[in-house]
Amino acid sequence: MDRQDWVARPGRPLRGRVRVPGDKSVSHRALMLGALAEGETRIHGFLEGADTVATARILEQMGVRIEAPTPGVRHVHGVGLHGLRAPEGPLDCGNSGTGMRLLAGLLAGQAFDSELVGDRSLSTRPMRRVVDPLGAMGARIGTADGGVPPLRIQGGQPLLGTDHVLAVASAQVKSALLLAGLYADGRTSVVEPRPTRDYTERMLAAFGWPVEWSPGRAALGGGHRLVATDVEVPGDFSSAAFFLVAATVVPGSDLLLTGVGLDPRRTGLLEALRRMGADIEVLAARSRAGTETADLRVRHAPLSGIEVPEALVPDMIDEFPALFVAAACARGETVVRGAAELRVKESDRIAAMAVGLRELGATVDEAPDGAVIRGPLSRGGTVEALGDHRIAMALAVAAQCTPAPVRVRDVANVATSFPGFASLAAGAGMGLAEEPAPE
Ligand SMILES: O=C(O)C1=C[C@@H](OP(=O)(O)O)[C@@H](O)[C@H](O)C1
Ligand SMILES: C=C(OP(=O)(O)O)C(=O)O
Repeated sequence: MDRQDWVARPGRPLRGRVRVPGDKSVSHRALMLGALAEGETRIHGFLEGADTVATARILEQMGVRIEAPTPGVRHVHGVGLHGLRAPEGPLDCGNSGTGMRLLAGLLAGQAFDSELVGDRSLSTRPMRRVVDPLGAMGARIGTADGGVPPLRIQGGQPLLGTDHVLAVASAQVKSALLLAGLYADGRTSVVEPRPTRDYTERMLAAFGWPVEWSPGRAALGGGHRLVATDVEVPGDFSSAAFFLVAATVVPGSDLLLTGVGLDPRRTGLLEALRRMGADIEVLAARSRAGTETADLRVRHAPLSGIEVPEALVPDMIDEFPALFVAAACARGETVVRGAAELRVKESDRIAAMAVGLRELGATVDEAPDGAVIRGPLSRGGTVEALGDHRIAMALAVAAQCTPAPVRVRDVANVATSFPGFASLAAGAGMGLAEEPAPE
Protein backbone atom coordinates (compact mmCIF):
# COMPACT_ATOMS: atom_id res chain seq x y z
CA MET A 1 0.00 0.00 0.00
CA ASP A 2 1.36 3.49 -0.93
CA ARG A 3 2.09 5.80 1.97
CA GLN A 4 -0.61 8.43 2.25
CA ASP A 5 -1.07 11.40 4.59
CA TRP A 6 -3.97 13.69 5.42
CA VAL A 7 -3.88 17.36 6.24
CA ALA A 8 -6.70 18.00 8.68
CA ARG A 9 -7.90 21.31 10.12
CA PRO A 10 -11.06 22.82 11.57
CA GLY A 11 -13.73 22.85 8.87
CA ARG A 12 -17.42 23.71 9.03
CA PRO A 13 -19.96 22.41 11.54
CA LEU A 14 -20.91 18.83 10.62
CA ARG A 15 -24.36 18.79 9.03
CA GLY A 16 -26.58 16.69 6.80
CA ARG A 17 -26.85 12.91 6.60
CA VAL A 18 -24.08 10.33 6.56
CA ARG A 19 -24.40 6.61 5.88
CA VAL A 20 -21.36 4.72 7.13
CA PRO A 21 -20.20 1.49 5.43
CA GLY A 22 -21.31 -1.97 6.51
CA ASP A 23 -20.26 -3.63 9.74
CA LYS A 24 -16.87 -5.33 9.53
CA SER A 25 -17.56 -8.05 12.12
CA VAL A 26 -20.85 -9.03 10.48
CA SER A 27 -19.36 -8.96 6.96
CA HIS A 28 -16.51 -11.37 7.89
CA ARG A 29 -18.91 -13.79 9.56
CA ALA A 30 -21.49 -13.69 6.77
CA LEU A 31 -18.80 -14.71 4.27
CA MET A 32 -17.49 -17.54 6.44
CA LEU A 33 -20.85 -19.03 7.37
CA GLY A 34 -22.12 -18.51 3.82
CA ALA A 35 -19.12 -20.47 2.54
CA LEU A 36 -19.79 -23.41 4.89
CA ALA A 37 -23.54 -23.44 4.31
CA GLU A 38 -25.56 -25.41 1.81
CA GLY A 39 -27.07 -23.09 -0.79
CA GLU A 40 -26.60 -19.47 -1.81
CA THR A 41 -26.23 -16.74 0.81
CA ARG A 42 -26.94 -13.19 -0.35
CA ILE A 43 -25.22 -10.48 1.66
CA HIS A 44 -26.43 -6.87 1.42
CA GLY A 45 -24.53 -3.95 2.95
CA PHE A 46 -21.24 -5.90 2.80
CA LEU A 47 -18.22 -3.83 3.85
CA GLU A 48 -16.01 -3.26 0.79
CA GLY A 49 -12.96 -2.92 3.05
CA ALA A 50 -9.54 -4.48 2.60
CA ASP A 51 -10.07 -6.73 5.68
CA THR A 52 -13.32 -8.28 4.49
CA VAL A 53 -12.17 -8.46 0.87
CA ALA A 54 -9.15 -10.45 2.11
CA THR A 55 -11.48 -12.95 3.84
CA ALA A 56 -13.52 -13.32 0.63
CA ARG A 57 -10.35 -13.97 -1.38
CA ILE A 58 -9.22 -16.64 1.10
CA LEU A 59 -12.54 -18.46 0.82
CA GLU A 60 -12.29 -18.27 -2.98
CA GLN A 61 -8.82 -19.83 -2.75
CA MET A 62 -10.53 -22.80 -1.09
CA GLY A 63 -13.05 -23.23 -3.89
CA VAL A 64 -15.96 -21.01 -2.77
CA ARG A 65 -17.59 -19.05 -5.60
CA ILE A 66 -18.41 -15.52 -4.45
CA GLU A 67 -20.11 -13.13 -6.85
CA ALA A 68 -20.07 -9.35 -6.41
CA PRO A 69 -22.89 -8.15 -8.68
CA THR A 70 -22.75 -4.59 -7.28
CA PRO A 71 -20.66 -2.91 -4.59
CA GLY A 72 -21.87 -3.91 -1.14
CA VAL A 73 -23.46 -7.13 -2.38
CA ARG A 74 -22.03 -10.65 -2.31
CA HIS A 75 -23.60 -13.90 -3.38
CA VAL A 76 -21.78 -16.72 -1.64
CA HIS A 77 -22.24 -20.17 -3.15
CA GLY A 78 -21.83 -22.35 -0.09
CA VAL A 79 -19.89 -25.60 -0.39
CA GLY A 80 -21.21 -27.22 2.79
CA LEU A 81 -19.35 -27.95 6.02
CA HIS A 82 -16.93 -30.38 4.37
CA GLY A 83 -16.74 -28.88 0.90
CA LEU A 84 -13.70 -26.57 1.16
CA ARG A 85 -10.72 -27.52 -1.02
CA ALA A 86 -7.04 -27.39 -0.03
CA PRO A 87 -5.60 -23.99 -1.01
CA GLU A 88 -2.53 -23.89 -3.21
CA GLY A 89 -0.57 -21.34 -1.22
CA PRO A 90 -0.63 -19.29 1.98
CA LEU A 91 -3.86 -17.50 2.84
CA ASP A 92 -3.28 -13.76 3.31
CA CYS A 93 -5.47 -12.11 5.98
CA GLY A 94 -3.86 -8.71 5.32
CA ASN A 95 -4.31 -6.47 8.36
CA SER A 96 -7.21 -8.38 9.88
CA GLY A 97 -7.05 -9.95 13.32
CA THR A 98 -10.69 -10.98 13.01
CA GLY A 99 -10.03 -12.73 9.70
CA MET A 100 -7.01 -14.62 10.98
CA ARG A 101 -8.40 -15.70 14.36
CA LEU A 102 -11.81 -16.79 13.08
CA LEU A 103 -10.27 -18.62 10.13
CA ALA A 104 -7.84 -20.40 12.48
CA GLY A 105 -10.86 -21.99 14.19
CA LEU A 106 -12.58 -22.79 10.92
CA LEU A 107 -9.46 -24.30 9.34
CA ALA A 108 -8.56 -26.38 12.42
CA GLY A 109 -11.44 -28.67 11.48
CA GLN A 110 -10.52 -29.23 7.82
CA ALA A 111 -9.01 -32.36 6.29
CA PHE A 112 -6.18 -30.35 4.63
CA ASP A 113 -3.19 -28.30 5.78
CA SER A 114 -3.26 -24.52 5.50
CA GLU A 115 -1.17 -21.48 6.35
CA LEU A 116 -2.50 -18.08 7.47
CA VAL A 117 -0.25 -15.05 6.93
CA GLY A 118 -0.72 -11.33 7.46
CA ASP A 119 0.83 -7.91 6.94
CA ARG A 120 3.51 -6.38 9.15
CA SER A 121 1.10 -5.27 11.87
CA LEU A 122 -0.87 -8.54 11.97
CA SER A 123 2.41 -10.48 12.06
CA THR A 124 3.12 -9.01 15.51
CA ARG A 125 -0.28 -9.76 17.08
CA PRO A 126 -0.78 -12.47 19.70
CA MET A 127 -2.20 -15.74 18.38
CA ARG A 128 -1.66 -18.07 21.37
CA ARG A 129 -5.04 -16.89 22.64
CA VAL A 130 -6.60 -18.98 19.82
CA VAL A 131 -3.85 -21.54 19.21
CA ASP A 132 -3.78 -22.82 22.82
CA PRO A 133 -7.51 -23.42 23.33
CA LEU A 134 -7.82 -24.86 19.80
CA GLY A 135 -4.93 -27.15 20.75
CA ALA A 136 -6.92 -28.29 23.78
CA MET A 137 -9.62 -29.44 21.32
CA GLY A 138 -7.05 -31.46 19.38
CA ALA A 139 -6.01 -28.94 16.70
CA ARG A 140 -2.37 -28.74 15.65
CA ILE A 141 -1.34 -25.20 14.85
CA GLY A 142 2.22 -23.87 14.69
CA THR A 143 3.16 -20.21 15.10
CA ALA A 144 6.33 -18.18 14.63
CA ASP A 145 8.49 -17.52 17.72
CA GLY A 146 6.55 -15.55 20.32
CA GLY A 147 3.17 -16.99 19.31
CA VAL A 148 2.68 -14.67 16.32
CA PRO A 149 1.71 -15.38 12.68
CA PRO A 150 2.13 -17.14 10.34
CA LEU A 151 -0.17 -19.91 11.58
CA ARG A 152 0.51 -23.36 10.13
CA ILE A 153 -2.57 -25.50 10.58
CA GLN A 154 -2.34 -29.28 10.20
CA GLY A 155 -5.43 -30.79 8.69
CA GLY A 156 -7.06 -34.10 9.48
CA GLN A 157 -6.96 -33.71 13.27
CA PRO A 158 -10.06 -35.01 15.07
CA LEU A 159 -11.47 -32.26 17.30
CA LEU A 160 -13.13 -32.89 20.62
CA GLY A 161 -15.74 -30.55 22.10
CA THR A 162 -14.22 -28.77 25.09
CA ASP A 163 -15.34 -26.37 27.85
CA HIS A 164 -13.28 -23.17 27.61
CA VAL A 165 -12.98 -20.49 30.28
CA LEU A 166 -11.33 -17.49 28.63
CA ALA A 167 -8.84 -15.18 30.32
CA VAL A 168 -9.42 -12.30 27.87
CA ALA A 169 -12.78 -10.91 26.82
CA SER A 170 -12.46 -11.51 23.08
CA ALA A 171 -15.19 -12.15 20.54
CA GLN A 172 -12.49 -13.27 18.12
CA VAL A 173 -11.31 -16.05 20.43
CA LYS A 174 -14.86 -17.10 21.31
CA SER A 175 -15.78 -17.18 17.62
CA ALA A 176 -12.70 -19.22 16.65
CA LEU A 177 -13.64 -21.84 19.24
CA LEU A 178 -17.28 -21.97 18.16
CA LEU A 179 -16.24 -22.37 14.51
CA ALA A 180 -13.90 -25.22 15.46
CA GLY A 181 -16.80 -26.61 17.52
CA LEU A 182 -18.81 -27.08 14.31
CA TYR A 183 -16.32 -29.83 13.44
CA ALA A 184 -15.84 -31.25 16.94
CA ASP A 185 -17.21 -34.38 18.45
CA GLY A 186 -19.41 -33.36 21.39
CA ARG A 187 -20.18 -30.03 22.96
CA THR A 188 -17.98 -26.92 22.84
CA SER A 189 -18.66 -24.17 25.36
CA VAL A 190 -17.07 -20.80 26.06
CA VAL A 191 -17.30 -18.67 29.19
CA GLU A 192 -15.95 -15.10 28.94
CA PRO A 193 -14.68 -12.82 31.71
CA ARG A 194 -17.03 -10.13 30.32
CA PRO A 195 -19.64 -10.46 27.57
CA THR A 196 -18.46 -9.65 24.04
CA ARG A 197 -20.22 -9.17 20.71
CA ASP A 198 -22.38 -12.18 19.86
CA TYR A 199 -22.64 -11.99 16.07
CA THR A 200 -21.21 -15.48 15.57
CA GLU A 201 -23.81 -17.00 17.88
CA ARG A 202 -26.67 -15.04 16.30
CA MET A 203 -25.56 -15.81 12.79
CA LEU A 204 -25.03 -19.52 13.46
CA ALA A 205 -28.61 -19.64 14.73
CA ALA A 206 -29.81 -17.78 11.62
CA PHE A 207 -28.03 -20.39 9.47
CA GLY A 208 -29.90 -23.11 11.35
CA TRP A 209 -27.18 -24.43 13.70
CA PRO A 210 -28.45 -25.10 17.24
CA VAL A 211 -26.54 -22.82 19.61
CA GLU A 212 -27.22 -21.69 23.16
CA TRP A 213 -25.99 -18.36 24.37
CA SER A 214 -26.49 -15.62 26.90
CA PRO A 215 -24.24 -12.65 27.68
CA GLY A 216 -20.78 -14.06 28.47
CA ARG A 217 -21.58 -17.69 27.55
CA ALA A 218 -22.00 -19.71 24.38
CA ALA A 219 -22.24 -23.43 23.60
CA LEU A 220 -22.91 -25.67 20.63
CA GLY A 221 -22.59 -29.30 19.58
CA GLY A 222 -21.11 -30.75 16.41
CA GLY A 223 -22.86 -32.74 13.72
CA HIS A 224 -25.42 -30.31 12.30
CA ARG A 225 -25.58 -28.43 9.01
CA LEU A 226 -25.63 -24.78 8.02
CA VAL A 227 -28.36 -23.68 5.62
CA ALA A 228 -27.84 -20.59 3.46
CA THR A 229 -29.74 -17.47 4.45
CA ASP A 230 -29.71 -13.83 3.45
CA VAL A 231 -27.75 -11.38 5.60
CA GLU A 232 -28.51 -7.68 5.92
CA VAL A 233 -25.37 -5.95 7.25
CA PRO A 234 -26.05 -2.82 9.34
CA GLY A 235 -23.82 0.29 9.27
CA ASP A 236 -20.72 -0.18 11.42
CA PHE A 237 -21.06 1.56 14.80
CA SER A 238 -17.25 1.66 15.02
CA SER A 239 -17.15 3.76 11.84
CA ALA A 240 -20.03 5.95 13.02
CA ALA A 241 -18.03 6.61 16.21
CA PHE A 242 -15.72 9.10 14.49
CA PHE A 243 -18.70 11.16 13.32
CA LEU A 244 -20.37 10.96 16.74
CA VAL A 245 -17.29 12.49 18.33
CA ALA A 246 -16.62 15.01 15.55
CA ALA A 247 -20.18 16.36 15.55
CA THR A 248 -20.18 16.49 19.35
CA VAL A 249 -16.99 18.54 19.61
CA VAL A 250 -17.45 20.94 16.65
CA PRO A 251 -19.75 23.86 17.60
CA GLY A 252 -22.86 24.26 15.44
CA SER A 253 -22.95 20.62 14.31
CA ASP A 254 -26.21 18.74 13.76
CA LEU A 255 -25.63 15.47 11.92
CA LEU A 256 -27.78 12.44 11.13
CA LEU A 257 -26.05 9.05 10.87
CA THR A 258 -28.40 6.63 9.15
CA GLY A 259 -28.75 2.85 9.43
CA VAL A 260 -26.22 2.30 12.22
CA GLY A 261 -26.08 -1.12 13.91
CA LEU A 262 -26.82 -0.74 17.63
CA ASP A 263 -25.96 -4.13 19.07
CA PRO A 264 -25.71 -3.56 22.85
CA ARG A 265 -22.26 -5.20 22.87
CA ARG A 266 -21.02 -2.48 20.48
CA THR A 267 -22.48 0.75 21.83
CA GLY A 268 -20.38 1.42 24.92
CA LEU A 269 -19.17 4.67 23.36
CA LEU A 270 -22.74 5.96 23.15
CA GLU A 271 -23.09 5.44 26.89
CA ALA A 272 -19.67 6.96 27.64
CA LEU A 273 -20.30 10.04 25.47
CA ARG A 274 -23.72 10.58 27.03
CA ARG A 275 -22.17 10.44 30.50
CA MET A 276 -19.76 13.14 29.28
CA GLY A 277 -22.71 15.32 28.22
CA ALA A 278 -23.13 14.46 24.53
CA ASP A 279 -26.44 15.10 22.79
CA ILE A 280 -27.17 11.96 20.76
CA GLU A 281 -30.70 10.87 19.93
CA VAL A 282 -31.62 7.38 18.72
CA LEU A 283 -34.29 7.71 16.02
CA ALA A 284 -36.29 5.24 13.94
CA ALA A 285 -34.95 2.21 15.81
CA ARG A 286 -35.89 -1.00 14.01
CA SER A 287 -35.09 -4.65 14.35
CA ARG A 288 -34.55 -6.67 11.16
CA ALA A 289 -33.68 -10.37 11.43
CA GLY A 290 -32.52 -9.84 15.01
CA THR A 291 -30.31 -6.84 14.15
CA GLU A 292 -30.98 -3.55 15.91
CA THR A 293 -30.48 -0.60 13.55
CA ALA A 294 -31.27 3.09 14.06
CA ASP A 295 -30.48 6.61 12.90
CA LEU A 296 -28.39 8.68 15.29
CA ARG A 297 -28.88 12.44 15.48
CA VAL A 298 -25.90 14.11 17.08
CA ARG A 299 -25.63 17.77 17.96
CA HIS A 300 -22.74 19.72 19.38
CA ALA A 301 -22.56 19.71 23.17
CA PRO A 302 -19.88 20.66 25.69
CA LEU A 303 -18.27 17.61 27.30
CA SER A 304 -16.93 16.92 30.80
CA GLY A 305 -14.36 14.26 31.67
CA ILE A 306 -15.49 10.99 33.28
CA GLU A 307 -14.11 7.75 34.64
CA VAL A 308 -15.04 5.24 31.98
CA PRO A 309 -16.68 2.27 33.76
CA GLU A 310 -14.55 -0.86 33.21
CA ALA A 311 -17.68 -2.87 32.45
CA LEU A 312 -18.09 -0.78 29.27
CA VAL A 313 -14.62 -1.61 27.91
CA PRO A 314 -15.48 -4.65 25.72
CA ASP A 315 -18.58 -2.82 24.44
CA MET A 316 -16.39 0.00 23.08
CA ILE A 317 -13.09 -1.77 22.50
CA ASP A 318 -12.53 -0.31 19.02
CA GLU A 319 -13.85 3.13 19.99
CA PHE A 320 -11.12 4.17 22.45
CA PRO A 321 -9.14 6.20 19.91
CA ALA A 322 -12.32 8.24 19.30
CA LEU A 323 -13.05 8.41 23.05
CA PHE A 324 -9.53 9.73 23.71
CA VAL A 325 -10.28 12.61 21.32
CA ALA A 326 -13.58 13.39 23.05
CA ALA A 327 -11.67 13.36 26.35
CA ALA A 328 -9.06 15.81 25.02
CA CYS A 329 -11.88 18.18 24.02
CA ALA A 330 -13.70 17.87 27.36
CA ARG A 331 -13.47 19.94 30.55
CA GLY A 332 -11.58 18.09 33.28
CA GLU A 333 -9.93 14.71 33.03
CA THR A 334 -11.05 11.36 31.69
CA VAL A 335 -9.78 8.12 33.19
CA VAL A 336 -9.59 4.86 31.22
CA ARG A 337 -8.69 1.60 33.02
CA GLY A 338 -9.04 -2.11 32.32
CA ALA A 339 -8.27 -1.65 28.62
CA ALA A 340 -4.89 -3.40 28.26
CA GLU A 341 -6.24 -5.13 25.12
CA LEU A 342 -5.75 -1.80 23.33
CA ARG A 343 -2.02 -2.47 23.39
CA VAL A 344 -2.36 -5.49 21.05
CA LYS A 345 -4.59 -4.08 18.33
CA GLU A 346 -3.33 -2.93 14.89
CA SER A 347 -1.00 -0.69 16.91
CA ASP A 348 -0.51 -0.10 20.62
CA ARG A 349 -3.51 2.21 20.68
CA ILE A 350 -2.85 3.64 24.16
CA ALA A 351 0.67 4.69 23.19
CA ALA A 352 -0.33 5.84 19.70
CA MET A 353 -3.08 8.13 21.00
CA ALA A 354 -0.95 9.38 23.90
CA VAL A 355 1.86 10.43 21.57
CA GLY A 356 -0.51 11.95 18.99
CA LEU A 357 -2.62 13.94 21.45
CA ARG A 358 0.43 15.18 23.38
CA GLU A 359 1.83 16.51 20.09
CA LEU A 360 -1.40 18.53 19.79
CA GLY A 361 -1.06 19.94 23.31
CA ALA A 362 -3.10 17.54 25.47
CA THR A 363 -1.77 15.89 28.63
CA VAL A 364 -1.94 12.09 28.58
CA ASP A 365 -0.61 9.97 31.47
CA GLU A 366 -0.30 6.38 30.32
CA ALA A 367 -0.94 3.33 32.50
CA PRO A 368 -0.39 -0.27 31.40
CA ASP A 369 -4.16 -0.71 31.01
CA GLY A 370 -5.35 2.79 30.15
CA ALA A 371 -4.63 6.49 30.49
CA VAL A 372 -5.68 9.75 32.08
CA ILE A 373 -6.44 12.35 29.40
CA ARG A 374 -6.71 16.12 29.81
CA GLY A 375 -7.21 18.78 27.12
CA PRO A 376 -7.23 21.21 25.57
CA LEU A 377 -5.83 20.57 22.13
CA SER A 378 -3.79 23.75 21.89
CA ARG A 379 -1.69 23.41 18.74
CA GLY A 380 -1.33 21.81 15.31
CA GLY A 381 1.57 19.67 14.19
CA THR A 382 2.49 16.38 12.60
CA VAL A 383 1.18 13.14 14.11
CA GLU A 384 1.63 9.48 13.23
CA ALA A 385 -1.25 7.09 12.55
CA LEU A 386 1.28 4.24 12.49
CA GLY A 387 -0.68 2.51 9.74
CA ASP A 388 -3.60 1.97 12.15
CA HIS A 389 -6.95 2.91 10.59
CA ARG A 390 -8.63 3.88 13.85
CA ILE A 391 -5.72 6.05 15.01
CA ALA A 392 -5.75 7.86 11.64
CA MET A 393 -9.47 8.66 11.80
CA ALA A 394 -9.33 9.65 15.48
CA LEU A 395 -6.45 12.08 14.91
CA ALA A 396 -8.27 13.62 11.93
CA VAL A 397 -11.22 14.27 14.27
CA ALA A 398 -8.86 15.77 16.89
CA ALA A 399 -7.62 18.21 14.24
CA GLN A 400 -11.13 19.68 14.00
CA CYS A 401 -10.41 21.29 17.41
CA THR A 402 -6.82 22.50 16.98
CA PRO A 403 -5.87 26.13 16.25
CA ALA A 404 -3.53 25.10 13.40
CA PRO A 405 -3.50 22.31 10.76
CA VAL A 406 -2.44 18.78 11.56
CA ARG A 407 -0.63 16.43 9.18
CA VAL A 408 -1.70 12.85 9.95
CA ARG A 409 0.92 10.52 8.52
CA ASP A 410 0.46 6.98 7.23
CA VAL A 411 -3.29 6.76 6.83
CA ALA A 412 -3.70 4.41 3.83
CA ASN A 413 -4.84 1.60 6.11
CA VAL A 414 -8.15 3.38 6.68
CA ALA A 415 -9.26 1.37 3.63
CA THR A 416 -9.30 -1.76 5.82
CA SER A 417 -12.45 -0.68 7.68
CA PHE A 418 -13.68 2.58 6.16
CA PRO A 419 -12.93 3.14 2.48
CA GLY A 420 -14.02 6.65 1.46
CA PHE A 421 -13.78 8.08 4.99
CA ALA A 422 -11.91 11.23 3.91
CA SER A 423 -14.45 12.30 1.28
CA LEU A 424 -17.46 11.40 3.46
CA ALA A 425 -15.95 13.36 6.38
CA ALA A 426 -15.11 16.37 4.20
CA GLY A 427 -18.61 16.27 2.69
CA ALA A 428 -20.12 16.42 6.19
CA GLY A 429 -17.99 19.49 7.04
CA MET A 430 -14.71 18.20 8.46
CA GLY A 431 -11.54 19.92 7.23
CA LEU A 432 -9.69 16.97 5.70
CA ALA A 433 -7.68 16.56 2.50
CA GLU A 434 -5.58 13.68 1.18
CA GLU A 435 -1.93 14.47 0.52
CA PRO A 436 0.73 12.26 -0.94
CA ALA A 437 3.33 11.44 1.69
CA PRO A 438 6.53 13.43 1.16
CA GLU A 439 9.51 11.35 -0.05
O1 LIG B 1 -14.98 -10.39 16.68
C1 LIG B 1 -14.81 -9.33 16.04
O2 LIG B 1 -15.32 -9.14 14.91
C2 LIG B 1 -13.97 -8.28 16.65
C3 LIG B 1 -13.64 -8.37 17.97
C4 LIG B 1 -12.76 -7.40 18.65
O3 LIG B 1 -11.50 -8.01 18.84
P1 LIG B 1 -11.16 -8.92 20.13
O4 LIG B 1 -12.04 -10.09 20.08
O5 LIG B 1 -9.73 -9.30 19.94
O6 LIG B 1 -11.38 -8.01 21.30
C5 LIG B 1 -12.58 -6.11 17.86
O7 LIG B 1 -11.49 -5.38 18.36
C6 LIG B 1 -12.38 -6.36 16.40
O8 LIG B 1 -12.31 -5.16 15.67
C7 LIG B 1 -13.52 -7.16 15.81
C1 LIG C 1 -9.02 -4.36 16.15
C2 LIG C 1 -9.61 -4.24 14.96
O1 LIG C 1 -9.71 -5.22 14.00
P1 LIG C 1 -8.94 -6.60 13.84
O2 LIG C 1 -8.66 -7.16 15.20
O3 LIG C 1 -9.88 -7.42 13.01
O4 LIG C 1 -7.67 -6.33 13.06
C3 LIG C 1 -10.29 -2.97 14.61
O5 LIG C 1 -10.95 -2.96 13.56
O6 LIG C 1 -10.20 -1.96 15.32
